[in-house]
This record gives sequence, C-alpha cells and structure tokens, in this order.
Amino acid sequence: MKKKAIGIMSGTSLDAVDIVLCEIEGSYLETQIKELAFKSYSFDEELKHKTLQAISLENASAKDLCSLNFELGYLFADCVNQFLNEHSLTSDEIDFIASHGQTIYHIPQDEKNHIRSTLQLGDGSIISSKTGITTVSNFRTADMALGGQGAPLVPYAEFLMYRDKNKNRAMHNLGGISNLTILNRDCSEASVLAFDTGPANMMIDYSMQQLYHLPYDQNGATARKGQLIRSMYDQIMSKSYFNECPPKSTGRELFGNLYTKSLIDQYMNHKKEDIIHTLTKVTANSIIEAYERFVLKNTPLDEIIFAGGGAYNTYLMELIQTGLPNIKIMRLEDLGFNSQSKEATAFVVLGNETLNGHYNHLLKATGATTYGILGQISPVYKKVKS
Ligand SMILES: Nc1ncnc2c1ncn2[C@@H]1O[C@H](COP(=O)(O)OP(=O)(O)OP(=O)(O)O)[C@@H](O)[C@H]1O
Ligand SMILES: CC(=O)N[C@H]1[C@@H]2OC[C@@H](O2)[C@@H](O)[C@@H]1O[C@H](C)C(=O)O
Repeated sequence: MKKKAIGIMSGTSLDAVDIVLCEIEGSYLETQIKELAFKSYSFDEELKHKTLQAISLENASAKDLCSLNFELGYLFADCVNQFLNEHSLTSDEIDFIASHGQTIYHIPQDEKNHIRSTLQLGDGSIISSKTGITTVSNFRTADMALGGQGAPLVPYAEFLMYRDKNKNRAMHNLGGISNLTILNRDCSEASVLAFDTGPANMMIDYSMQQLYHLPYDQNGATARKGQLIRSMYDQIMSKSYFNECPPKSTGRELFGNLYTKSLIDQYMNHKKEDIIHTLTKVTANSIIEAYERFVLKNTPLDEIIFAGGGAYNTYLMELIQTGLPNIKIMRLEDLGFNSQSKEATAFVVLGNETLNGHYNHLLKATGATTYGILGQISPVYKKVKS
C-alpha cells in the first residue's frame, strides 16, 4: 500500500529545517519512494543561538537542554504544519512523520569519564501531538544500544535507493561533516562501506563567520584567493581521526567551533583568505586520502555522486576532482534527484522500515553487532467513529 510520509532533517550546519513529502511503498529491497514536494525553512535565529549555546561545553545547562528538547519539537511541528498549509494538505492525508532531530552531542566511543552516547533533541511526542501525525524519531540510540556508533544511518537508505548493478558508486554528502557510502555493483548489503571522512563545511563556515561575518564561503571564492599555511594544515591533518579505520563517525566534538576558534587564534597573524584556503584544502585532501586509503584499494570506483551544500563550493569540488582524476564526479541532480532533500528523504525510508518492523541500519556502517529496529514511535490517538 502506498503511504504518504514527511521527513524532517536538521543537520549539523543548523542552517535550515528540511521538510520533504514522499510517497513510499514496500520494505527493504522492494522499497519504492517518490519525492512529491520539498521545502527548507530557515532556522529561527534565536533558537539557533540557544542550540549553539547548548552544544558548547562551557554554556550547557540541564535546564536549557530540557527546554530545548521541547522548543525544537515545536519548531519541527510548526514547519510541518506550515508545509501542510502551503500544499493544501491535512494531517489525515499523511501516514507518518520521520524526524532526525537536532544532534546536540555525539560520543561515538567510550571516553575517560563518559560512555558512548548520542543526543538528538526535538521530542517526537511534541511533533505527533502538534501535527496529529504518528511520528518516528530518535533513530540513533537503538543502534548505539546494539553496539554501534549511532551513525551514519543514511547509508541504509542509500543502499535501498541508489545501488546500481552496472556501477561501483560512491554517494558523498558534504554537509557540516563529510560522509561517504560505497555501493558496490554486486548490490549486496554486505559490500556497503560507509563512514564520516571528517569535516566538510563545518570549520570553513565558522571561520567565514568569524573572519568575514559571512555565513559561508560562497562557491569557494575566498579559499581560491588564498595560499596554504603549511603548519596549520599539518597540525589539523595530524588529528588521529583521519588515521582511524572505519567504522567511524564524528561531529562538532572534534571539528566544531571550539577547535576552529583555537586555530584561528593561533594563526591570526596570517591573511584571512589563507586560513580559509587551508581549511578548504584540509576538507579536500582528507576526503581524497579517505578514498585512497579506505576505499579504492578494494573497490575501484566509476563515479562519486555528491550532495549537501558543499557540492556548491566549486573550488572544493575542483580540488577533489584533481585529487581523484580517474573517477567521474557528479551531483545527485545528475541522477534526477534533489540533493537538498536527500537526507530528509532517507529518514522517510528509515521511518518506513520502523513501522514495517524491518531493521534499518547497516552493521558495517555503524559497527552495531546485532540488527535492530531503530526509531521511537509516538502514535496519535484517533477516536474510532461509531
Ligand atoms: N554556494 C555555496 N558555496 C559554498 N558553500 C555552500 C554553498 N551553498 C551551501 N554551502 C555550504 O553548505 C552548508 C549547508 O550544507 P547542508 O545543508 O548540506 O548541511 P547539513 O545538512 O546541515 O550538514 P550535515 O549533513 O553534516 O548534517 C552551508 O553551511 C555552506 O557551508
Ligand atoms: C551524530 C550525527 O548527527 N551525525 C551526522 C553528522 O552529519 C553527517 C555525518 O555527521 C553523519 O554521521 C550523520 O548524519 C547522517 C544523516 C547519517 O547518519 O547518515
């Protein structure tokens, strides 16, 4: 039976809440999904500020986090209700919502005083009660409970949607973080490899905001003007994350504002554009090296299909193509899909599996030891008409 479903995605960049409407039927390899409508709602500035405060170690308080969980739930519900209005739809026409939530903190491996854990806020009950639509949320915790890193989760959906028996294909997302999924032409689940390579736009964005008061480096124009600061580059590239073998996932904890600020302070005497250039080279070269070290030795690739905002950074894309000259570089649009809605759509696939009772993660991608059904369901009580 065909279902109508809404996906909500709010990524690490905190730039927008993405809402997608899809038609979906089937499960696992039989899944058929079609995007019907998409819109990005800009993130409320005050809430963005509060979220960033909550994320930063110095400013986090339990009271703020408690409130934020509900405030984000209301924001996501408002976005869905606005979206339904704009498309003249009622909640009765939608079968379910799948919401990623806002990642506040992610600890993929045990640390000295903290255990593996992950926190996505935007409570599912708030979303379901304010929209009147059954909501599946909080996908990452079940994967962690089963021994995984809770990320990346999108590769499961990518495997269902984009595998191709004629091509060895990489799906690559350039959001705040850079993550890749390798889909082998044998189309077997066991051959899918996926991991986060490190930063994509996260460090560049923060530096543009601090140094130029601009949200990001439009088309990479600033980076293109600059030159490499060798010591800064070596310092970042020596981070142990780049040498770790997959499965691995990362986030703001390693490459966020605190770390980037410390670098800016240290290299303040250099030209601003040299700092942006160096960070862009770090993104490009850490991606190229991840392919060389962890992918190409086993799987020669025909193409890499990029999505996420960083795919619009033309300078970054040129650097990656130069470093991987034998691989065809494409954008998701070249396959007829919308790259902006990709992650929200992936969560529709994951939510559909939750409701179908099918597992919805790849053990090799997250490192989980046992399959599970990810996602918590917040149902809506509907009085049966007598
Ligand atoms: N024209 C452009 N030139 C350069 N960079 C761009 C351009 N358009 C978007 N971006 C970058 O893309 C970012 C937003 O990307 P996206 O929305 O894919 O991230 P996200 O989904 O929040 O992150 P993640 O996938 O890590 O959770 C912006 O912050 C900016 O850095
Ligand atoms: C903990 C967390 O929110 N991780 C995100 C983040 O953004 C990109 C990368 O880091 C990836 O690991 C993940 O998101 C995507 C949607 C995923 O789970 O596949």
